[in-house]
Amino acid sequence: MAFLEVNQVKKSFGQGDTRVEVLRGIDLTVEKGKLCVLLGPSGSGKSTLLNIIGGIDGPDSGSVAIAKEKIEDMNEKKLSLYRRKHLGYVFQQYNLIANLTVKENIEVGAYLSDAPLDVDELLHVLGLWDHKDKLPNQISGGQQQRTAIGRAIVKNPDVLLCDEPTGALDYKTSKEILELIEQVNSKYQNTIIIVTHNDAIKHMADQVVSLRDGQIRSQVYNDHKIPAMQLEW
Ligand SMILES: Nc1ncnc2c1ncn2[C@@H]1O[C@H](COP(=O)(O)OP(=O)(O)OP(=O)(O)O)[C@@H](O)[C@H]1O
Repeated sequence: MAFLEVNQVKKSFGQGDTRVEVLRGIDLTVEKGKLCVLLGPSGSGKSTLLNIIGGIDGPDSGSVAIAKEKIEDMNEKKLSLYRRKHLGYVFQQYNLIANLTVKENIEVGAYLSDAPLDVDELLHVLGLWDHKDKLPNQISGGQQQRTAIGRAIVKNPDVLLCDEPTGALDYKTSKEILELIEQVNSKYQNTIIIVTHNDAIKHMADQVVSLRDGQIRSQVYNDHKIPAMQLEW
């Protein structure tokens, strides 16, 4: 049975003449531990779908369930617990807390979990051990994104949602971050969804979903994934 299930999700913004139908009946299932890439032109609804899966925004109709728990059945308190228990978020902007060190930023994520990963071990996995006592403005963009990934995965979420995780990074650093995401996926077996404009990223995914005008235009399952290290664009 699918771990993440999206059923007939619809979403519009605005009223009357300015109403835009952003998602027009999305059906999507992702199995546990798989890496799914969501592609599509600007405005096709990728971030909106990610926010609905993440319980940040609600659908107008349709349903989302993770491990059989349906979001629409939850009140605000349950939803907040659901986000805490199941989800980690990584954005293009790292959103780190400026006056906390790398380690403390990651501990913020650990604090939200009943069963967090070991922070020191994770700092090694992230390649941040030597930078753990620095503030965000004392490290590079790639290291800041590593910290943000650490903060998201330290609570060992079932689902990691990444919205343009390499959008602000140069080529070499982007590949390092994709390698890290790949490593996290195989080490911790989280289900990962990456929203991106970068077509090359699809080659490292188990499942590639292309959106256009709020609908799924195509869906492909890769039998032969290419390691992030070998991607080129
Ligand atoms: N809160 C909102 N209020 C009004 N319109 C919105 C809102 N959020 C998104 N939209 C509109 O919904 C459409 C889809 O936006 P969305 O961000 O989901 O697309 P996207 O595929 O992620 O685009 P991009 O690749 O540019 O990030 C856009 O036309 C956007 O203007």
